[in-house]
Amino acid sequence: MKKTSSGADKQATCVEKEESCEHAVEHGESLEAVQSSGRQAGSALPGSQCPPQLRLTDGPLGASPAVMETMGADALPLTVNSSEKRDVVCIFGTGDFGKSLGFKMLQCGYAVVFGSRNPQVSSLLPRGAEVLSYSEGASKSDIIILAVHREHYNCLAELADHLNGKILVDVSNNRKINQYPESNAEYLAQLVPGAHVVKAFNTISAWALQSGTLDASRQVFVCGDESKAKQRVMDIARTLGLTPLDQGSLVAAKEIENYPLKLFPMWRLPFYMASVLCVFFFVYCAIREVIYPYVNGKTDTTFRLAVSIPNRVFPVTALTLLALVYLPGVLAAILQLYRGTKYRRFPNWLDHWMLCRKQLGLVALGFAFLHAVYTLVIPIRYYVRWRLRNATITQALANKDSPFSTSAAWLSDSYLALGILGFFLFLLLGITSLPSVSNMVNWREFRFVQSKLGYLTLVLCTAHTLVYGGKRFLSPGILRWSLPSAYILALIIPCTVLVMKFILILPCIDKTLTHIRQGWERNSQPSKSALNGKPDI
Ligand SMILES: Cc1cc2nc3c(=O)[nH]c(=O)nc-3n(C[C@H](O)[C@H](O)[C@H](O)COP(=O)(O)OP(=O)(O)OC[C@H]3O[C@@H](n4cnc5c(N)ncnc54)[C@H](O)[C@@H]3O)c2cc1C
Ligand SMILES: NC(=O)C1=CN([C@@H]2O[C@H](COP(=O)(O)OP(=O)(O)OC[C@H]3O[C@@H](n4cnc5c(N)ncnc54)[C@H](OP(=O)(O)O)[C@@H]3O)[C@@H](O)[C@H]2O)C=CC1
Ligand code: HEM
Ligand SMILES: [Fe+3]
Repeated sequence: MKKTSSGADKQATCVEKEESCEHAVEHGESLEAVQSSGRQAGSALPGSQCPPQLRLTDGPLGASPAVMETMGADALPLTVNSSEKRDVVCIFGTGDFGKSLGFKMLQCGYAVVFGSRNPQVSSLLPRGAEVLSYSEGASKSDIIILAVHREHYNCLAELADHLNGKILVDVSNNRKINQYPESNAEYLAQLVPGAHVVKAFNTISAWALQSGTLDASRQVFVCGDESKAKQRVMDIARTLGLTPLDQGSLVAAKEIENYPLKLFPMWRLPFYMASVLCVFFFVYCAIREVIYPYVNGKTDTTFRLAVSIPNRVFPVTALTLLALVYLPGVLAAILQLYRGTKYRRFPNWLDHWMLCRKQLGLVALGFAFLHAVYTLVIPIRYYVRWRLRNATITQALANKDSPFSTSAAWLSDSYLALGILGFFLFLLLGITSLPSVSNMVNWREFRFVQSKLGYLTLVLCTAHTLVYGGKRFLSPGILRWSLPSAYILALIIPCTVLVMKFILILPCIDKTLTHIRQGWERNSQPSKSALNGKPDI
C-alpha cells in the first residue's frame, strides 16, 4: 500500500491505494534490466536511432528538486546541443512501461517529464527526467503518454481542464480479448472529450524498449480521429527507431488492443489439422504394420515405430496438408459459380481457412522436409542392410540372380525424380513466402509462384506417390484387415482437388468464373455496358 502525499494537487484525490497488481503479463522486466540496458547503451548505443548531434553527458539535464538520479552512475542521459530546443514529452505513470519509454525517449533526444501520483517517492527513473505531479507534468507538454492501466483512467476526468486540447497517447493493453465493451482509447476519449486521443505503442513491450528493439517487433499500430495528432505520435515512433503503421480512426483501437493478446491465431488451424492427421495416420500405420503382424504371426515389428512408420506418416501428412492448401480456393470458386457473384461473404470457416493457407503450406513443408531427411537414412538402416544381405546370400546359395527389370527401374527412378522435383518446388514456395523475398516480387510474380507453381508442386507430389504405389496399387494383397496402405488414403484429397481444379479451368467454366471475379453478377439487372461481352448463362 502506498499513500499519496501530494495533497496540493488534484491528482491526489484519484489515488487511494495501490492494489495488488494483476498485470503480470505486461510486467515481465525488472528495473535491473532498465539499468543494465542503460549501461550497455552507454558504451555503444546499439540500435539507437538517435540523431548524430546527441552526445553523452555526465549529469542530469533539469535542476528540479524532483529530478531523479537513480539510473546508476554510468547510465546515460543524452543531450542535444544546448542551442537546439528539444521536444518535451510528458509521460503519466512511472511504472515499468513509463520508465522504459522515458529512458528510450531521453536517449533519442526528447526532454521527458514524468507525471506521477507521488513525485517525491518515485524512484529508479532515468537520469535527466523530471518528475512532477500529473497536473504540473501536463502543463509542460502538449503531448502526454498515458503509461497507466485503464482501470486507473477515471482519475483523469478530474484533470480534464489540464488535458484540454492536448494529445493523449493511450498505450494500454487489457488482460483478455474484448474485456470491455469499448476500447480503452475510446473510453479515454469519453473521459476527456477535449483531448485528441491517439492509440499507439501498445504492441511494444517494456522489454523491447530496453533491449533496443533489436530482437522484437518494431511495428507500432497507430490510430486516432485527429490526423495532426496522429502524425506527431508517428513522428515520435519513427525517432525511437520504430515503424508506425497508420490504422485509421479511433474505431480501429479495439482491434489494435486485441492484437497483442492473440496467440498465433493463424497457426492454430494448421496446427490442429496437422496434429489430427499425424495421430490418425500413426495409429492407422501402427495397426497395419505392428499389431497386424503380431496378431497374425506373433512377429515383433515394433522397431518400425521409429523410422518406417514416421517415414509414412510425415509424407502422407505433408501431401494431405498441401492439398488442403489448395482445396479452399477450389471450394471458393465453386461457391462463387453457384452464387453467381463474388460480392457475398464466404462462410466464416472458409474465410478463416483461406486466410491461414500460408501457415498451412509452411507446416506441410516442414513435414515434407522431415520425409526427405528420413529418406536419407534408409540405406544405413540395420533392417534394410540385413534384408539386402539376406537376399544376396539367398541368390548366391541358389546360384540364381533375379533378372533386371527395366520397368521396375523406370518406376523407381520416376517416383524418386518426381519426389525430388516436387520437394524443390515446395521449397521455392516456402522461400517466396519469406517477407524479404515476397517484398521483392510484384503481385503477378507472387501469384504465379504461389498459385501456378503451387499447383505444379501438388501435381508432382501426387504423381510421386501414385508412381511409388505403382503396380501394387490394386493388388488385393495390399489390404490388411481390409485396410489399404496409408498412401492410398493420402491420395484421396489431392486427387479430388486436382480433378476439381481441372474442371474449373475448362474454358467454358473458367470464362464464367473470370467474369464473376471481375465483378459481373448473374442476378443483377444488366446495364447496357455490362451486356457487352458477358457470357449468356
Ligand atoms: C510452402 C508454402 C508457402 C506458402 N506461402 C504463402 C504466402 O506466403 N502467402 C500466401 O498468400 N499463400 C501462401 N501459400 C498458400 C498458397 O500457395 C496460396 O494461397 C495460393 O495463392 C493459393 O492458390 P490458389 O490458386 O488456390 O489461389 P486463389 O486465391 O484461390 O485464387 C485462384 C485465382 O483466382 C483469382 N481470385 C481469387 N479470388 C478472387 C477474387 N475475389 N477476385 C478476383 N480474382 C480472384 C486469383 O487471382 C487466382 O488467380 C503457401 C503455400 C505453401 C505450400
Ligand atoms: N509493461 C509493458 O511491457 C507494457 C505496458 N503497456 C501498458 O502501459 C501501461 C502501464 O503499464 P506498466 O508500466 O507495465 O504498469 P505498472 O503497473 O508498472 O505502472 C503503472 C503506473 O500507473 C500509475 N498509476 C496511476 N494511477 C494509479 C493507481 N490508481 N494505482 C496504481 N498505479 C497508478 C503508477 O505510476 P505513479 O506511481 O508514478 O503514479 C504506476 O506506476 C498499461 O496500460 C499497460 O497496458 C503497454 C505495452 C507494454
Ligand atoms: C527429396 C525429395 C523426396 C524423396 C527423395 C522422396 C523419396 C521417397 C521414398 C524413398 C519413398 C518410399 C519410402 C518407403 O519405402 O518407405 C517415398 C514415399 C512417399 N513420399 Fe516421398 N520423397 C521426396 C519428397 C516427397 C514429397 C515432397 C512428398 C509430398 C508432399 C512426398 C510424399 C511421399 C508419400 C506420400 C510417400 C508414400 C509413403 C508411404 O506410405 O510409404 N515425398 N518418398
Ligand atoms: Fe500494473
